[in-house]
Amino acid sequence: MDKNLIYLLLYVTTNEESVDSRTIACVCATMSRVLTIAAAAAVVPFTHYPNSVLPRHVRLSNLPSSLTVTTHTLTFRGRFFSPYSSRAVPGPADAGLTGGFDAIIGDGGSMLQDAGATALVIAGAYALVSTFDFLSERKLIQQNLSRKLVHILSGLLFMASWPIFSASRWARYFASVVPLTNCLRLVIHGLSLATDEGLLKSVTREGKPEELLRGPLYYVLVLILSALLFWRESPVGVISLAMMCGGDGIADIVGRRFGSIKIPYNKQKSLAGSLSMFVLGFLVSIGMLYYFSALGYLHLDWVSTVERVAVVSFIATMVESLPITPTVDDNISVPLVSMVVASLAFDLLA
Ligand SMILES: C/C(=C\COP(=O)(O)O)CCC[C@H](C)CCC[C@H](C)CCCC(C)C
Ligand SMILES: Nc1ccn([C@@H]2O[C@H](COP(=O)(O)OP(=O)(O)O)[C@@H](O)[C@H]2O)c(=O)n1
Repeated sequence: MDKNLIYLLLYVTTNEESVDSRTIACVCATMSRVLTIAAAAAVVPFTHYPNSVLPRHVRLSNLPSSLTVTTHTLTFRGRFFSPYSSRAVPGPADAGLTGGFDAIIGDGGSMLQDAGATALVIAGAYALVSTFDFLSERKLIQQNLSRKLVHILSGLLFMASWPIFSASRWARYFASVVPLTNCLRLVIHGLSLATDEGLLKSVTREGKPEELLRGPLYYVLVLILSALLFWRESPVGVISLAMMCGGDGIADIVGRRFGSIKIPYNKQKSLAGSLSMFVLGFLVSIGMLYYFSALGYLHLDWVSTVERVAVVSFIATMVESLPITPTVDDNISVPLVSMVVASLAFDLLA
């Protein structure tokens, strides 16, 4: 483990009040490593899932015409196997490959659509945080409940916004700008380079700026990774975010209120919290998978999908119930374990 990471962990675990230049340097160094990983993940769609960069409308002829996103310069002919379908998905008869330079950048219409969608979702993120700041500021909602509702809603609404982006291969990068913007916001305010009381009130436990550099920062980094690595092409990212946002979020809310029976190996957590995480994580995963299937992005065999999601939910719940160590936050462990298990279940064992 390199010295920057050690400095960062020392800073995070010791909760130093002041942030010195050494810490800033190591946070930047660590952030650069994380963003490098995200950049590396960005390459995957072009190497591992060439099909995933196909415009959606050419792969799913049954997509309702109102939902068909047409990129005039990019059409394909023939039959394609969606990565998550057991049957060939016939492309529309009139399709024909035009490709060429246009195939690389997509048409201006797609980029305009993606830029507009990005601006809209960024505004939505700001509105969400401001709304819960308003509610907690006026004591209409407890600060901890506010944080958890932001935790639950942010990622799920971000994921739900993915269909408004175009069918272009660049859409996932535009979408990733939303969590990236919030990542920068968290780092700037977490390092006390600027002050945003509303942000602190709606996403931290105690209102300390350095709290932004842990759970919330890991959370938005996972959103970036899921969008770049899996996007709406794969159930893996959908399930992982459903478990992090829906499952882990509800565990806190239910566990604090009804968690009288503690987990034998972790007295900080309760059976009620873990049970609620399993149930809601499962239901939100199935709900989001149905959402993307209904919009034509996924074709899933639902009997095996329900079984696989149940396995992912159970394992993610077990991981979440483990004592949080200063180095491994459950905003890291839950989604990453969900990604690994879901990838095994849907890709390798399919
Ligand atoms: C409170 C959050 C994480 C803390 O987790 P934990 O410590 O309770 O385990 C979530 C932080 C959310 C972030 C500040 C805003 C993220 C916005 C998102 C990228 C886009 C949402 C768009 C949608 C349309 C509202
Ligand atoms: N499985 C769980 C998870 C959380 N909880 C309750 O929720 C509180 C916060 O959980 P947590 O430390 O996982 O919170 P976050 O890290 O998710 O913000 C715990 O201290 C418990 O009171 C629970 O009872 N059972």
